[in-house]
Amino acid sequence: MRSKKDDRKKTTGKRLWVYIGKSKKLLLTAFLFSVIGNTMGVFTPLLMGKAIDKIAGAGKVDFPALRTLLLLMLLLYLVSSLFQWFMSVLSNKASNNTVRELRGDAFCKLNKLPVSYFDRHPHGDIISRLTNDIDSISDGIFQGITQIMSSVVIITGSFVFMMIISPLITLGVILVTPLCFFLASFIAKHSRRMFRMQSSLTGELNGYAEEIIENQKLVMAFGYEEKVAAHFKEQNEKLYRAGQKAQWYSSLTNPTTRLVNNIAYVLVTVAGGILSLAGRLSVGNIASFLTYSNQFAKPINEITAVASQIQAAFASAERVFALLDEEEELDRAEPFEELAECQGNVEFCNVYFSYKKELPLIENFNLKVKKGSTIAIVGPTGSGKTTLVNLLMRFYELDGGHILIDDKDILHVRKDELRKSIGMVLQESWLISGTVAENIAYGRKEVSREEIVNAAKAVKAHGFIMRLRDGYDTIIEEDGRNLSQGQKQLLTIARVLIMDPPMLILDEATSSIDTRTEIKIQEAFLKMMKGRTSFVIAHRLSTIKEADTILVLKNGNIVEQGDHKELLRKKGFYYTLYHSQFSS
Ligand SMILES: Nc1ncnc2c1ncn2[C@@H]1O[C@H](COP(=O)(O)OP(=O)(O)OP(=O)(O)O)[C@@H](O)[C@H]1O
Repeated sequence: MRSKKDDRKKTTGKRLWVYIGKSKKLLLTAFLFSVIGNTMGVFTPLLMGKAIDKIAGAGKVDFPALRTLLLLMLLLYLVSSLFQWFMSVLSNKASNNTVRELRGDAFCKLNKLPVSYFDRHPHGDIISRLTNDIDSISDGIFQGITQIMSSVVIITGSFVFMMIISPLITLGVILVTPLCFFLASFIAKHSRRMFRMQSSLTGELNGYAEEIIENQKLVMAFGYEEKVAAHFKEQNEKLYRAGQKAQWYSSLTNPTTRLVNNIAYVLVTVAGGILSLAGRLSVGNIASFLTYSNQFAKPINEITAVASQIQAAFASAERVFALLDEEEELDRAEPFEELAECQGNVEFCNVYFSYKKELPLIENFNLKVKKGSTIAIVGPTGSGKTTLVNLLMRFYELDGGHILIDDKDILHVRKDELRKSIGMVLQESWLISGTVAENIAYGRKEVSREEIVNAAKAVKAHGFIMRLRDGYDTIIEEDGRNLSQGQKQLLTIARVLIMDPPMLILDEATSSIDTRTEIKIQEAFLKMMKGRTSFVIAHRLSTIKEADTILVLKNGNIVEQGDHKELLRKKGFYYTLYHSQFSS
């Protein structure tokens, strides 16, 4: 009965082969070079035997024949090395092509995965699949391909010549070979499990390291350095042990097969000696045969040596294919709807949603928003404010109900069209490494410098940009480290302004921004909100007071809805919230 593991191994191999097969021409040429190069190499022991036989004894040396044979051998060695080098270059190229394709597909896949995938997997682990695992596949493929190509020719050639010299001793050599294969595959089976564990632990460790590097200030502020170091040490230790075990198993392969082969080598020598005494083999024949039997065993030994690398490559390929097999985010369902000329009327109808099935969050949520109006969303922490905007952006799929924009269910609208219609400014500003101008222009394809400057002026960011070292061409360091929180937010507002979307999602900053910048941001928000349907996760009284509707959320449900005055008059949950959070 075939086990699931066997199936998985087979499919991984087949799938890897689909990628390798894309460099078919390169591989065929490499194989041809390997055949030529190694065939030449295979002839040399025969010539060597003949050369030895030309030295029959003291004073009985056929010098002219010896010289010709030696020159021929030299030529064969030279040409053979040249072809083998070509083969190595070509198979290296094929291996690089393969991993380039695989890495490209894996990276494209990331853009198609739902946000929930990134919630479930540590980012370091995802990066590890794209880097460490792909490198391991590359090493395994290169070693595997070059080894297999040479081995096929060397094994076949040596076998033919051994048969020509002595079929009887050849039979003995052949009988020992399956023993080597058996030993090698037995060990490989064990090491593969260990390599799989090693890859997965590397991913975990990367995830942890990334988390700590991202939150280094937090670690320092809370004096967590020792705990962090201890946890890392523990994880690192686990990885070390897995690596050691994998290497221990795989390191057994080569010496074990070598031992078997050496025994065979000794037996060949003894058998050759006996046949020579019986006058059935010359000394030259024995020398040639010994070289052939060594050549015959060598690739088998080497294959078993690269077997561990191939095992590691398979274990890594499984992880990369697991990423490629992840279910993609659904783009849109039939019938398709266009969202051109979007007005910005939004409706939530009987919406149900939870991040985890066992923890219901939003249940039977209903809301109707007229185009151009401002909705302030307030509520205690964890009440579902961000979740609502996540659903509107379709970062997560609903468990039930519908969200309509201009009476069109967003499930039937192309996601890029939907997301382009909604400008988003969040507290944690999304900046890319690039220039200030590139960051402002990020949401649209062709934007002139004039438009960029106008947008920056409109949100009052122009002044501080001009004070930066290279103005609009200043490079923003990773995550905008060289900018203040307020400056980053002004840039993201300018970016949304350039996109000119009919709807907005704004998350007002709670972190302390100096009063002048805060006023600037507030003005920029107000300017942008004019005429656009806006959902504001509101933390400021001024926004809340001016909103057309305030949504008061609690545990994923609207508990109150109305404008500021109405809600205060009710003296309900908003009233309490207002007095605890907003009124001074
Ligand atoms: N990616 C996620 N996976 C699982 N649970 C989540 C996820 N994001 C949020 N939650 C949970 O959903 C609930 C609502 O979270 P949400 O972020 O919408 O609240 P919020 O009102 O925006 O809070 P805050 O004001 O603190 O930002 C919380 O209980 C939170 O723990």
